[in-house]
Formats: sequence, structure tokens, C-alpha cells
Amino acid sequence: MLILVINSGSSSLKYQVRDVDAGEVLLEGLVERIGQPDGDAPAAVPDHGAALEIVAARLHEVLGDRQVDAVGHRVVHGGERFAEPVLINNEVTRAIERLNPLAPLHNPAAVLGIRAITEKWPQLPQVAVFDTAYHRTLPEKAWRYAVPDWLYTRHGIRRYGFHGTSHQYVAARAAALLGEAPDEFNGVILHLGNGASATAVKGGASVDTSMGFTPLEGLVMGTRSGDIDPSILVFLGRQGLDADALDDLLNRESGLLGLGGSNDMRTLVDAAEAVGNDDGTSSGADPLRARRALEVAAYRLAKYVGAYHVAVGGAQAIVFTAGIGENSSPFRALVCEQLGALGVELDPELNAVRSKEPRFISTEASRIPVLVIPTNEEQAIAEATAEVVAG
Ligand SMILES: Nc1ncnc2c1ncn2[C@@H]1O[C@H](COP(=O)(O)OP(=O)(O)O)[C@@H](O)[C@H]1O
Ligand SMILES: CC(=O)OP(=O)(O)O
Ligand SMILES: [Mg+2]
Repeated sequence: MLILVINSGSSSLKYQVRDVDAGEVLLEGLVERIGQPDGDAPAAVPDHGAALEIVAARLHEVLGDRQVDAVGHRVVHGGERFAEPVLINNEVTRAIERLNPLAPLHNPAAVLGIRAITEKWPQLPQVAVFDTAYHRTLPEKAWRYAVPDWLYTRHGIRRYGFHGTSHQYVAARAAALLGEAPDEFNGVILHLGNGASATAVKGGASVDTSMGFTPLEGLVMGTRSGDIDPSILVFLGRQGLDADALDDLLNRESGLLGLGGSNDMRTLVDAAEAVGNDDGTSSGADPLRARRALEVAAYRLAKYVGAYHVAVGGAQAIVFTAGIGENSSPFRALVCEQLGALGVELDPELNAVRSKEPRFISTEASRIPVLVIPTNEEQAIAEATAEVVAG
């Protein structure tokens, strides 16, 4: 079965065509700068409909007259309703649209992508695969906030958790690498991309996760603050900042960018290495600010690992994944340095290996093995889509 996988971002659209039976990727690509004017010239790709025309042309070029059988969409927020991937109809699209305010960086783009495909290929089955679905197993003590009940009953304010497709995929592969049955695996999964989250996995299921009502809570991310004292918002509100300004501040101007002047881990690591150089020069970011950003992010992450080691009743593994987790050996080292109390010991040579394969990066003496497992959300979405379409 041929599946087109669509991961819509606010200004980009990532796509892949996968042959699920053969496990092959037939084509993949990225349309960027959707709706963004180029200087004085209008945007080359004005909207998601135009982006889809580009995808359709590539599909025709590579597949000829072969048609895809279905489309699978990554949808970040599925609220309380969607615990599984679902076949999309107009009612489902409207339900996803109603969740837009809860994932303002992500859900609106998914809705645009779904509607653009419905318009172009009305007969093609489309499936939504939700980031929140894997976390529907959270126990109430983990998803409840300590606030009056009406916040939940009237507004659905609770912890949902995100990146679930990735956490689930990576947990299953970590179990396989340890020779453990997937539903007996206990571990801590660290998905560190532009958005970042940690998940406590017990018996193969998510029992706690660092993102909350929206993808803002928890770890220090590329441009998001993660955990802060909520009174900071009250204070700033009284200073006259409105809701949009607070949203921009915490979702787009904070995190590694706000602390260190860049949301790219490579830039920060390069800059931090220049601390103490005689000439003090570095490629971009200020060395001292870069170092501080890395320390705050790594310390926050190490605290979550300790907490989730407790939540799962003793982790069998600590697993790094996604852009930073898979590629940044210096950041992994900075985190693991702080886990000595758990008996964690990184092997510097294994940590330095560059590879696309699942692997161990800890010493044999490490009391908890540390793994790097490359994630593959597209493969997981394609497989889930094929399963839904096949009934
Ligand atoms: N070779 C690398 N070394 C260190 N960090 C990297 C490397 N490649 C990518 N990254 C980091 O990964 C992040 C993006 O991760 P990714 O999982 O692709 O995020 P997203 O899916 O949220 O866009 C970038 O911000 C960058 O800092
Ligand atoms: C949910 C989320 O934060 O996704 P991403 O990391 O792709 O921004
Ligand atoms: Mg991602």
C-alpha cells in the first residue's frame, strides 16, 4: 500500500511517500516558506493549497500514473476524544479545528493540509495520527493539575502530552534492543528536537510526560520556555502584556533562543566551546550566554530523568532521540554527567559514534543503560494509516 505522509508546520510542509509493505521510502521532500513574502515580492508559495500542488507535481514525476492509496497526517493535538488514529471526515476535521487554540503552532496547519487534500483528491482516504494518543494511558494523578475542577470540566484543562507517536515508536525499539517484550519495558524516553519532551514509560505505556495542556510545559526547548512559575504571567499581565504578547514571549522567544541567542544546538555548542579561548571568538552566539543556555537545558532535563526513574519504578534504559538527542554528543554528555547518583556512566567513545542505528552509549558498568534510538514518525504514521484504511 502506498501512503503519502504529511507533517504540516505553520510555514512548512514535510512529506513522504512510503510503500508500507516493502518498507521503502519512494520520495520525500519539504516545501518551505509557505505564505511568507520574499522581500517585496509576494510569497512564492502563498498557502497550503499551493504547497500541495508542488507535492502533487513531484508525486506525478516520481510515481507516474501510480496513485497513492491514502494520506496520513501528523496531528499534534487530539484532545480527550482521539485515543487512536482515525479516518478523517468533515466532522473529524472540525473537531481537530476546535483544538487549534491548544496547539497554536501546530494544529491550524494540519487542518489546512487536510482541507487542501480533500479539495484536490476528494475520494482519497485520509487518516489523522495524533501526538496525544499514546499518552491517553496517563493515570489521573499525572494528568490532573492542582486547580479547581471547573478548569477541567468546563475547559478541558489537564495534561495531554505530545510527541506520542515518536515516544511509542522509540520505546518499542528500545525494548527490542534490550531483548525485552514491548509491554514489559520500563524506561525514560527523551525526545529532543525543536520541541522537546520526556516520557516515563512503564509496562510499555506512557505513565507521565513533561508536556502538558499545550506543548509549552516541561523541558527547555528551541524557542519555548518549558516550566516557569505561572505567577510570572500574572505579573507581566499586570505590566500590560496581553495574551498574544505572552504567547509570543514563551512559545517563540524563549528557550535556547531566549537564553543563548540561538535555537540551534550546533551553534550553541560551538559557541560554548569558545569560552576561555584566548581570543574569545566564536561563530555566532555569545560564548557565556551559550554555555548558560546549555547548562539550564541539561540541568532541567536531568531533573526530569530522576523524577521519571521514580515514576516507572526503576528505569531499564534512558533513551535519547530526535534532532538533538540523536546528533548532539556534547549535549548528551552534559545531561549524563549529572546522573551520577543513578549510577549512569556514559562511554565517551560510544557517545561520539555517528550512526543512524539504534545503539548503546553507556559503559557496561552503568547501572542504567543509555541508548540512542533514531525516531521515525513518518514510518509510524504510514503504518498506522495503512492499518486504519485496511480496517
Ligand atoms: N548534527 C547535529 N548536531 C546537533 N544538533 C543537531 C544536529 N542536527 C540537528 N540538530 C538539532 O536538532 C534540532 C531539530 O530537531 P528535529 O527533531 O528535526 O526538530 P523538529 O522536528 O521539531 O523540527 C535543531 O534545532 C538542531 O539544534
Ligand atoms: C508537539 C511539538 O512540540 O512538536 P515539534 O517538536 O514538532 O514542534
Ligand atoms: Mg519533530
